Amino acid sequence: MTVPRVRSYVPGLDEILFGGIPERSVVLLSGGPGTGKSILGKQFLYNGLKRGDAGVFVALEEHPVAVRRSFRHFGWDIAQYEREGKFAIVDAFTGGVGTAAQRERYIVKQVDDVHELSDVLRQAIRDTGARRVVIDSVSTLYLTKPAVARGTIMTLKRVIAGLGCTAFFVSQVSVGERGFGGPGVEHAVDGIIRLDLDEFDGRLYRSIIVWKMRDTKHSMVRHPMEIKDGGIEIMWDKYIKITGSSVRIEPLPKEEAEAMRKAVEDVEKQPAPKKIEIEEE
Ligand SMILES: Nc1ncnc2c1ncn2[C@@H]1O[C@H](COP(=O)(O)OP(=O)(O)OP(=O)(O)O)[C@@H](O)[C@H]1O
Repeated sequence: MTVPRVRSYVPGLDEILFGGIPERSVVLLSGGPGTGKSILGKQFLYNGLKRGDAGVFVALEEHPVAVRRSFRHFGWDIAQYEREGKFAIVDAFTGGVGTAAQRERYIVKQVDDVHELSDVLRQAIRDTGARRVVIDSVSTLYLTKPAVARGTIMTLKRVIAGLGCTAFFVSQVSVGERGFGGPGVEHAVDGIIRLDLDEFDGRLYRSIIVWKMRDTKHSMVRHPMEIKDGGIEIMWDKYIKITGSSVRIEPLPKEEAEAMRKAVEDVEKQPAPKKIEIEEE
């Protein structure tokens, strides 16, 4: 059966997912500091906006002003989409204090109240007609209370998937940590994409690996990744192996690369799926 997919249009990402993210998935973008999680989330949203998919960015880690600046840093002009009502930032950072209170349309005052957050998010999704959502980062929501992590993720997932959206949840882990954000979270989400930075011989290497993605086959190897002035690029037809004594970047076997390329080509030929709301209040 063909699964309807949302193309990320991030170079190389759709290939390693055999065509894109299964629609209505909530995907954890997990990784240590500076690994590119926020950039990947913003690129996913901007690429959607350019192709007619409205989007919502929930800012928990940065001031909305800084969020807009970091989109601009990569040449991703979100201002026109905000003006047209196709893109919204939910300010869950300032608590509605200061100038943000006058300027921002979507404000969450109590960040530890997941019901307030989901109400504001639902409104932003409905107003914009969003198909893509990024929450940066979900870790902030349960940093001090890991016991509520799973419940928080499930509440947000119900709103997002119910309104027909596909989402990236940014999850912060510490340097060297092998997990992705805690067991409650890792099993609740539909997919996990892990971003890494490894130091070898005085140089940092970026890489990305898809750990899980329900309803699709995906690449099972670690791919080299770069962040450039235009955003993230994944070398989908290469894999990287970092051991204690070497870094090797090798081409993927021809037939594996060909299968990924063909999967993207097939998705490209399918008509874009329609957005259907199924949420019951
Ligand atoms: N124009 C650019 N060219 C190359 N690399 C860049 C550029 N702009 C930013 N970077 C890299 O991106 C990194 C930041 O990426 P990002 O904000 O997505 O990290 P993150 O994984 O969200 O980290 P954190 O959890 O600490 O917020 C910077 O540390 C820098 O290495």
